[in-house]
Amino acid sequence: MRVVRPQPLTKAAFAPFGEVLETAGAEELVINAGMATRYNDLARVDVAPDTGRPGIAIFRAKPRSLPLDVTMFERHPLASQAFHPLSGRPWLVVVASDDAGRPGEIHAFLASGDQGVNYARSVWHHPLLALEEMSDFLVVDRAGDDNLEEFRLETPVRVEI
Ligand SMILES: NC(=O)N[C@@H](O)C(=O)O
Ligand code: NI
Repeated sequence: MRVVRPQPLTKAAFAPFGEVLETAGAEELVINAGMATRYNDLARVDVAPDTGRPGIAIFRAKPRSLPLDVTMFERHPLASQAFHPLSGRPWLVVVASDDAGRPGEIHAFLASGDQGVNYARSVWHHPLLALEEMSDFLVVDRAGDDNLEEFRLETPVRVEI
């Protein structure tokens, strides 16, 4: 069985798949008469504005444990999808390149409790993977139908530390 080991989530490593949502490295704007800092323009929300509109949700995810055997990937051809942890716990991000319309090379990232991600439109990813305990995530994606595409691998890939 193919094994994938999670790497730390960094902007550079995740760049082929979208953006990392974090204060580190962000443009800082002092706002509200100095009472707040805006970490600005972290990611591109892309929801096919001709027909779609952005939606905001909260996902409450049950925890998974490692090693995790992964078979399911999905992508949203009409929308980016952002997840940001609200519970302050680490979580797992599993993505894949596209190989002629199916998931290709698989990458796993261990996100800290202060890091979110924005999957760019049509990026293959595993559905949300919380770790340790039930965790809430703020989600920004496309309200309504986003033409979800799913793909089941013929053989599982094992994600393990
Ligand atoms: N169903 C749903 O919106 N979840 C997935 O898109 C996901 O990436 O978790
Ligand atoms: Ni998704």
